[in-house]
Amino acid sequence: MIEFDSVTKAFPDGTTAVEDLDLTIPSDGTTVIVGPSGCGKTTTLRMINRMLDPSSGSIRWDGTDIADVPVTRLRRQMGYVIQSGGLFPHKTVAENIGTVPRLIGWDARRISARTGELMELVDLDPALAKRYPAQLSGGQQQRVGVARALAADPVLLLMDEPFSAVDPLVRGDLQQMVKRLNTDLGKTIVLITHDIDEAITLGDEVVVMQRPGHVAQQGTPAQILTEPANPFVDAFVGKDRGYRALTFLPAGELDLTPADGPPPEGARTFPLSGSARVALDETLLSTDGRAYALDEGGRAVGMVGVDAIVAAADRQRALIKDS
Ligand SMILES: Nc1ncnc2c1ncn2[C@@H]1O[C@H](COP(=O)(O)OP(=O)(O)OP(=O)(O)O)[C@@H](O)[C@H]1O
Repeated sequence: MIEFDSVTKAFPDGTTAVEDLDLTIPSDGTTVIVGPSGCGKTTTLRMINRMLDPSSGSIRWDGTDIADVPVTRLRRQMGYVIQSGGLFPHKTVAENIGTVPRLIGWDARRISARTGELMELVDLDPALAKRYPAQLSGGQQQRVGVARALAADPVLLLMDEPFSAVDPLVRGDLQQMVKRLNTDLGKTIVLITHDIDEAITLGDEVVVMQRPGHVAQQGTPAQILTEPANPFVDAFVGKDRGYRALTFLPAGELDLTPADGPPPEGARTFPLSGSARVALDETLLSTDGRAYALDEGGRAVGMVGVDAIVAAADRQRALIKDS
């Protein structure tokens, strides 16, 4: 658990980036800090690994004031990923990934084994190991950035707008990878973004920040969407929050009309294991307002129309409000 206690960060030019911030980041799962440009997200993240130190207040990690931990020891336990990967341009993919293991004195064979393991983990073709960053796509660069951050097996992964420079499809793939890192490796992830959709998709916990660097609301994605704590959060989440709420409604919970066998030719489809939001997108893209749910074998197991999805979203919102 990371606890900010009355943390203020003022820069020498007089800008107060973060003011009197109280924030608790749980050790379990992914916490996404979201907010408009300039609200203090990056400053907050950089105070966690002490790239910046608070002007006043304190930050504790599992009870220890991080100001008392030597910076190198602290950073070894915290991987850091930034926008566009932040890779060393004159080093190969393998050399980039091996940066920290080399610094801490691992031998060449161990570094090479770890590099191979990490490339597999982040779905990078081993053939790319000898390439330079400029010879990779934006999505591949981000995967290398994540592999590098994980090299020495940190407890915590800090990610600063990691996917804002890639196109939406690649972004979706990278988001799935982050989810996997969290569930398979049990890493604590703190990710910042200005994109509320990304926050809802990735966050177990979402912190909406407001200028200058304080918390407007913290809660689950469902809470943020259905019970915005104040007009700022309401406006930030946007008018289409009903639609956004479908992201965390499983498609399997929709009221499906049974179907059996391959979907009709030209029909829009969605995975039964996906979200109701994908189902809604597909029904809207169809010519007849319907889409088919597919099981893992690609067989249609049900059909749904726009009305049924909207009704399900309404039911879910009502449930959350009552709880
Ligand atoms: N080194 C610095 N010196 C002076 N002001 C700074 C410095 N770094 C950041 N700031 C200011 O502090 C405020 C918060 O910046 P920060 O980068 O933390 O915001 P952010 O929410 O991450 O924004 P963005 O989404 O645009 O990256 C901004 O007004 C910014 O201009």
